[in-house]
This record gives sequence, C-alpha cells and structure tokens, in this order.
Amino acid sequence: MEVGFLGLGIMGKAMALNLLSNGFRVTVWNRTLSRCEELVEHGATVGETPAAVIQKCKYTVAMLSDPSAALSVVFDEHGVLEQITEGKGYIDMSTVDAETSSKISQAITEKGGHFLEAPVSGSKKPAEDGQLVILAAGEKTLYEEVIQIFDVLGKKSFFLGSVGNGAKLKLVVNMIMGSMMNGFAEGLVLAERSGLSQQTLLDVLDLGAIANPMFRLKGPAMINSSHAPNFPLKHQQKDMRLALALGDEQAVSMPVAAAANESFKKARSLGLGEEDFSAVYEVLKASLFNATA
Ligand SMILES: NC(=O)C1=CN([C@@H]2O[C@H](COP(=O)(O)OP(=O)(O)OC[C@H]3O[C@@H](n4cnc5c(N)ncnc54)[C@H](OP(=O)(O)O)[C@@H]3O)[C@@H](O)[C@H]2O)C=CC1
Ligand SMILES: O=CC(=O)O
Repeated sequence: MEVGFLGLGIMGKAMALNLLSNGFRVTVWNRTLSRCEELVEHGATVGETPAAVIQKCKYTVAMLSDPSAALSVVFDEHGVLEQITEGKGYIDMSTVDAETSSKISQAITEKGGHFLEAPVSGSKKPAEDGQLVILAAGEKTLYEEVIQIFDVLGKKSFFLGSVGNGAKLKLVVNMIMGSMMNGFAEGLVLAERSGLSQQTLLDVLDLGAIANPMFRLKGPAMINSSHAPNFPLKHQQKDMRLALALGDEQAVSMPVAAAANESFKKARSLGLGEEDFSAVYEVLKASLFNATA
C-alpha cells in the first residue's frame, strides 16, 4: 500500500519509519524539507508539497504540532485541499481540538475526500515500537480501509464514532497526564527539600497502588534534571489549554488542570518549551527554593 506522510517531528519520523520497515511505500513531506532525508535513506520518496503527496497517494497521514499547523497544511497554498478528490483518504493523527478537526473534516468531505481524526496516546518509544493507542473517529469505512496502517503504528485502535470524539478523548487523557506530572514533580521536590531520598520515593511509588509507567520511565531522569524531549513541554501545555477550553464549553470545573497549566506556562516562559514535559519539575523546584530561601 502507498501511504503519504505529512510531518516528520519526533512522532511522525518514528511512525513513517515504522510504515517503511513494515513494507509500505511511503511518500513524505515536512515543512523543513531537510528532515525528509533520513526517511529517504530508508526508502521513502519525497513530495515537494502536501498537495503533491495527496496527488500521489490514496491515503495520507498527518502528524503535526498543533491546530494552527494542522489547518495550515490543509488550507494553505499547495495544501491538502488542492488535491483531495473522490476516493482519497486523509487521516490526521495530530493532537488538536474538536473544532479544528471538524473544520478539516468538512472541507475534505466537501471535496469528495474521506476523513478520520486519529490522535494517539503514547510517546516517542511507543511510536518507534508500533505500540501507540489510536483514538480514531470519523468515517467508519475509511477506518476499516486503513486498519492495516493502524495495526503497524499501534497496539490498539478504538473507533469512537463521529469526528471530534477522538480529539476530545485525547485531550481528556492528556489533561490527566499533565496534572499527574505536576503532582509527581511536586512530590519529588518536596521529598528532596525534606531531606528524603528521591530514589526511595520512586521505589515506594513503584510498589504501591499509584505505580505507573510514566513515573517509572520519567522519574530517574527527572531526579537528574535530564529532560531530553520525548513529549515536548510546549505540546503538553497546548493540550492542557485545549482541554481547559473543552472544560469551559462543558462547564466542568477543573482547578487541578488549571493549576497544572499555569506551571507548564511558567516553564514555557522560562524557555523550557522544547524540553520534555517533565521539565515542569525545574519550575516547581525553583519556586519551592525561592519560597524557602
Ligand atoms: N511527542 C509525543 O510524545 C507525542 C506527541 N503527540 C502529538 O503529536 C503531534 C506531533 O508531536 P511531535 O512529533 O512530538 O512534535 P514535533 O514538535 O517534534 O513535530 C512537529 C511537526 O509539525 C510540523 N509543523 C509545525 N508547525 C507547522 C506548520 N505551521 N506547518 C507545517 N508543519 C508544521 C513540524 O515541522 P518542522 O520540522 O518544519 O518544524 C514537525 O514536523 C502533536 O500534536 C503532539 O501533541 C501525541 C502523542 C505523543
Ligand atoms: O501526548 C502524549 C502522550 O504521551 O500520549
């Protein structure tokens, strides 16, 4: 099967490589075109624009940073809309809000194309290992046609009904994840300031009812202040912002998420947006230090 792939950041690169190593023919495009070179070494072809990729491929996947990138790739000059036609499928796996996804869906379907949103849960390593959890919504027939793609990229796919449901579920999941990360980081700082071993805290957490893969994976690096980006903090803050907007729409009070969002915003303002989202630890560490100084 020939698949187009738009967006070769941390996630997109790993996902496109996975498709190539599983026998798919892949045509890639990235805004910074030089990022396509590594994929070409692995057998990919390059499309000069999103429109060129859509023209060549029956199915095209996108993995872009945020709503503005997702919209730009579809609606701008040489974008997806210029070449989407009857029988072609567009699958946007970026994390965006339901409104963005619906706008894209409407424009694609008006031109006779087919659309799925399919944001993913799981970070760089699950993307490399084909172990993502895929939250698809939109046209069921397209979902059934591209299930071979999802089977390579993920360990489990959910079909969630109409467009917007995948985007919303992804935001709820990441709202919980971002809130947990803040609580975890505060706990690590509090343990250190109280003269306790952070490693012992990690060991105790891992043996109890709140043990989880995120604490296990991120904890050891966090206590060494190492935040090499798997999931960039700027994207986690975007997800908190979009989840809070969903909370506004639904009149759901979310004080914990709102506080977590403030910490991520602070981290961004301190230049930590490109670091892993665990770098929120540095903000909490600094503010606790200031309070006790
Ligand atoms: N990293 C992770 O752990 C996870 C990320 N996600 C979500 O997946 C998406 C991608 O994440 P990730 O790969 O980490 O992000 P990166 O920041 O590594 O990559 C972002 C991609 O979007 C492209 N891009 C940004 N702005 C534009 C624009 N205006 N027009 C066209 N292309 C643009 C970038 O192109 P360029 O190279 O030119 O900058 C790059 O290809 C995000 O929505 C994120 O929230 C979901 C699950 C896990
Ligand atoms: O969106 C991030 C993730 O780890 O999932």
